[in-house]
Amino acid sequence: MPNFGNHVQFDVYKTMAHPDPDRLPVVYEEWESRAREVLQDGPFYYVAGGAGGERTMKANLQAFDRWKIVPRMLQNVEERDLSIEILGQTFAYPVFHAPIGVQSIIHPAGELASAQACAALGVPYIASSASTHSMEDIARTMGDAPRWFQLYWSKNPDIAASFLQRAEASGYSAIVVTLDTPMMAWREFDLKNVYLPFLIGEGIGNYVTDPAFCANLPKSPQEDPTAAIAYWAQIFGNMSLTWQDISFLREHTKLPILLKGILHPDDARRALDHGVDGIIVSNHGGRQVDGAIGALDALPVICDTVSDRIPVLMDSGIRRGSDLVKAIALGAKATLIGRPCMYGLAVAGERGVKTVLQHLIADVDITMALSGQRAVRDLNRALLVESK
Ligand SMILES: Cc1cc2nc3c(=O)[nH]c(=O)nc-3n(C[C@H](O)[C@H](O)[C@H](O)COP(=O)(O)O)c2cc1C
Ligand SMILES: CCCCCCC(=O)C(=O)O
Repeated sequence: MPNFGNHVQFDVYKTMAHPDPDRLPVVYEEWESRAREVLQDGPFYYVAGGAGGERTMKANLQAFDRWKIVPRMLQNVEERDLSIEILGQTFAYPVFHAPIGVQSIIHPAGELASAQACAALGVPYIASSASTHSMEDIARTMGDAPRWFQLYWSKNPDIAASFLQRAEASGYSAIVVTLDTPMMAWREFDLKNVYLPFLIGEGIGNYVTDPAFCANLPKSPQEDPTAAIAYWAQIFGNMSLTWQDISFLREHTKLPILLKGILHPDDARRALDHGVDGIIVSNHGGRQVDGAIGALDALPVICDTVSDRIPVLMDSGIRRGSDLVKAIALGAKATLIGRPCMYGLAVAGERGVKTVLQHLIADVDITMALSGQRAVRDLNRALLVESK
């Protein structure tokens, strides 16, 4: 098994030995503050902000702080293996790029830059339904690199079915269905800044290239962009969905289906009952329900409920390698990285996203080594204690 981790660590240190004027940040908080400098208030707070008083955003970070790693010594950690297997696919690292829409508000190359950075590293990219670029263009830019597609389940079933069909046709190998965002939350910064990117036509690129979407417009989106935006706002989400509707997804795709936004063990049980292939424990980075449970707090009981029958992934609050190690030790098979990649994109486009991910992977590798852990797949709760 190749030791990807050691190569990454070596590369990162080599880069740092030769500082240049374009040297990128290492510290997470510096990525965020550099992004703050380059973005206008509207886009910056759209990315950085959360729902309401941002209590869930804070809970996400606090949950990671409560768990402590108890390193083990004399474990021969000279060779380390960060690879994982999910749904029959092997990935080099337990790291996915989270689905993130509207990346054109952050960088002109948007999702294409992020997807290319992921392809270069072998990090799977999850393309959002709300991407600025079409899912076909994102797929084209990635060649054979691993990619999944995230579905925002439209109120118009023809559009949902069309998205699933397009994803399958363009080489995405799993569908992530996001359940926690059938509508926009109460996001105070966006309301204060009067900034909602979709209403100025950002982030609907994947819709306006969809035949089922366009079939409902009086004129083409180029001729009448206002009508396209208005129709998008009508059909984006579906508040009436129930567990019975999961069968619709099965009828329209052969790809594995993962549900994103699961926080309650009973919902994990229902996901199992409805035969889904995986779940993603997530509170959408604290962007939806202010006051919701921290995602890491929800993880252990969900993993106990699922008991390895399907893979459990997680996101919301991963900022550093040790966060990722904790999430895996608590039962996640892999983690999704959100805002850190977006700050990388804002600061330095494709190179920024690549650097953020490389640093994170190197940090995971080093944290594993110094904690006496050889393989990501062997991490377990014995590595951690919870401090109250
Ligand atoms: C600007 C932005 C846009 C997002 N867009 C989507 C999206 O289109 N689909 C989705 O499922 N999640 C979306 N998310 C949520 C992420 O997939 C992920 O759950 C979240 O970023 C994790 O929290 P963290 O970034 O604080 O770690 C978005 C998050 C951000 C910050
Ligand atoms: C109407 C809601 C669109 C949200 C799409 C992007 C997203 O998920 C986010 O958190 O922002």
